[in-house]
Amino acid sequence: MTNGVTTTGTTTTTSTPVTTATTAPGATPATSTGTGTGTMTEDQLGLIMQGHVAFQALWAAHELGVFPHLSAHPDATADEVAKETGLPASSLEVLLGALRGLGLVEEHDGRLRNAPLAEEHLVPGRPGSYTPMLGWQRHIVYPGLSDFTASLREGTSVGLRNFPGPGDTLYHRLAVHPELRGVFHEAMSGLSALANQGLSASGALGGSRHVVDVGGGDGTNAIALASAHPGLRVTVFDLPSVTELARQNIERAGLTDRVGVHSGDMFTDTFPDGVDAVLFSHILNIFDPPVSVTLLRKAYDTLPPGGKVAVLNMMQNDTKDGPATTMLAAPYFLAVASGQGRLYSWSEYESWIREAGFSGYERFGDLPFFHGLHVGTR
Ligand SMILES: C[S@@+](CC[C@H](N)C(=O)[O-])C[C@H]1O[C@@H](n2cnc3c(N)ncnc32)[C@H](O)[C@@H]1O
Repeated sequence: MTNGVTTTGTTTTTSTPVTTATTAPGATPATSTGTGTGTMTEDQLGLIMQGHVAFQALWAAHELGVFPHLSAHPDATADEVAKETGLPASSLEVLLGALRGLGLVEEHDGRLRNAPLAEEHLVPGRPGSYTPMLGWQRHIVYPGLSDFTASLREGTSVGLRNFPGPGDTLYHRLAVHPELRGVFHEAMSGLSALANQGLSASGALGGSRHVVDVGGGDGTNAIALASAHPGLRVTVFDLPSVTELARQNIERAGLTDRVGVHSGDMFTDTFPDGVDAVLFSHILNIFDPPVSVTLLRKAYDTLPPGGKVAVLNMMQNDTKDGPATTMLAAPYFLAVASGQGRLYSWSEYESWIREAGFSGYERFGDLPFFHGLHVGTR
């Protein structure tokens, strides 16, 4: 893994690959999607129109265990897959047609196998698997996004009506939807597991004594950080319905001596005393820019001189047209999660960290699944 661009103070230094501070290292250039360049094919346009069908085909294959079966039995015949999934032959033909059309499954001489990317990312339980995120798309993003136009018009999360309960955000409502809470945190844990190896490998928080992981969820990042840095203490700060989940995971990981939980609201409660680093992982994208700056200022006020703030997120490039995976993650925050927020660009995060008062600044690119890491030093 490369660390891409490093910017400290006002000086920008680069390590390989050479890039500029306005380009997300490792991010897929917008042109590679074919969008906005006049190179889109009719088939790509049709794929966008039927994007919901594409997802349902992916979801059905996941539910029916097609990818793990083909992984364990490459070169299976359609009859064998029909038997394994319990589908009538004609139904399987429909599903396989969709999967082959999407390039997820390949057929050679009547034998089926996962395409390389499906083999790498769609087999559950494998490091690098995207499958933990599928249930969240199916059960939360999908129903919520049916209200996207209304959310755009009203400038708020109309899609939240699909998840009745107390509070104005999905996170508060999940307190009364335990099954969906499990689905949500499985997804976040899966997404974080893809990216947090980059956080640990960067060494950005390796010299810290005690990190508070604000909105730390089920503890996935705290556990990874504490495992990578044996001298480090980490406290997961989250809503009460979530810290219990983190507590159980920390116990299972055997890290209760160094990783703890702290229940609270990140806006109304103070961060724990004595920390010398604050982590915001997949947090600042939930809110509008002034709110993000407020949270960064709160981190600044909590930290001693030399203390660090780390921001881990999927990154938008500075021209705000890609990568498509990041751009398509943003509508969910408006329509469902919080009624605000976006997947922001490299320069936006940098400017907020500086605006909050941090004098040192570094960025780390080339993190998996379109992620980047920003580190400010007080
Ligand atoms: C998108 S998840 C990120 C989870 C984790 N940081 C990660 O990267 O996997 C957002 C987290 O923020 C928490 N959260 C949302 N609003 C909060 C608030 N007002 N106070 C504390 N935690 C909050 C949610 O419960 C959830 O765990």
